[in-house]
Amino acid sequence: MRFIGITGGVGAGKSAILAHLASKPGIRVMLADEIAHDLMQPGTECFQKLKEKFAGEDIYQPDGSLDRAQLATVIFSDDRKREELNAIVHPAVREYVLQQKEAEERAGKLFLLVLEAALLIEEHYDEICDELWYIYTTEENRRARLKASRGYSDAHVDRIFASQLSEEEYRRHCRVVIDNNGTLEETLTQTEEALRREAYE
Ligand SMILES: CC(C)(COP(=O)(O)OP(=O)(O)OC[C@H]1O[C@@H](n2cnc3c(N)ncnc32)[C@H](O)[C@@H]1O)[C@@H](O)C(=O)NCCC(=O)NCCS
Ligand SMILES: Nc1ncnc2c1ncn2[C@@H]1O[C@H](COP(=O)(O)OP(=O)(O)OP(=O)(O)O)[C@@H](O)[C@H]1O
Repeated sequence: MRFIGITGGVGAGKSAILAHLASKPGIRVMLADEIAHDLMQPGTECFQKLKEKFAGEDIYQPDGSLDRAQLATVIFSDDRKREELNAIVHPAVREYVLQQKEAEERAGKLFLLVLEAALLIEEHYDEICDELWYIYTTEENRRARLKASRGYSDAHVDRIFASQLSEEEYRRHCRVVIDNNGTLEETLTQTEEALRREAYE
């Protein structure tokens, strides 16, 4: 089993590529943000730590769970708060990912395990992944797509861009680059080519 990490800036189109990979037999896709979400549910250790660190912040829904939109506003407009959240959540995500990797290795049923994470490089997943892939989409295209599909404002897009790595940094760390500036069909063709080229199939 090979273990690859997939990353790229907000709105790069990772979801569609990951959904395609997940639909193929022998491939399992894990999403770091989804794992983080589960690990931050009320009653968990992360939830309790966040409650202490973010005391006074209005980041909860009426049912007591975290309000993602509010949390996003807080962490993308305050570097210190984002770092505090990262320090609480990311070690737990990494531990979970490592456990899953070991379990899948033992089970021996997959030929490919995939992890998607925004902070793959910053969190040194290169240490546990066999290789990293970068989904490249220009800032201009990502901005337009995010405004159209999620109704994000330019200011919100700017804040998230500022919290993520530059194209050069992503390219420096990732061996495979998938260009998602064209149609999704072209992107999925590149994905299939990369799978063949890397001799995964
Ligand atoms: C901040 C949250 C609430 C935003 O959720 P929402 O669905 O509204 O996000 P949105 O679709 O606008 O995408 C935000 C973008 O920022 C990325 N991102 C998420 N968390 C972080 C972070 N801590 N630092 C930098 N980028 C991040 C996402 O992957 C995505 O690319 C959510 O991503 C979250 O709970 N983040 C904390 C957990 C985390 O660190 N997840 C990423 C694990 S690598
Ligand atoms: N090749 C494409 N052409 C046009 N639109 C696209 C293309 N790829 C993705 N999109 C659209 O761009 C938007 C952002 O894509 P997506 O949600 O997959 O990004 P993401 O990288 O998963 O984002 P995040 O970083 O928030 O997880 C979506 O509305 C998606 O439908």
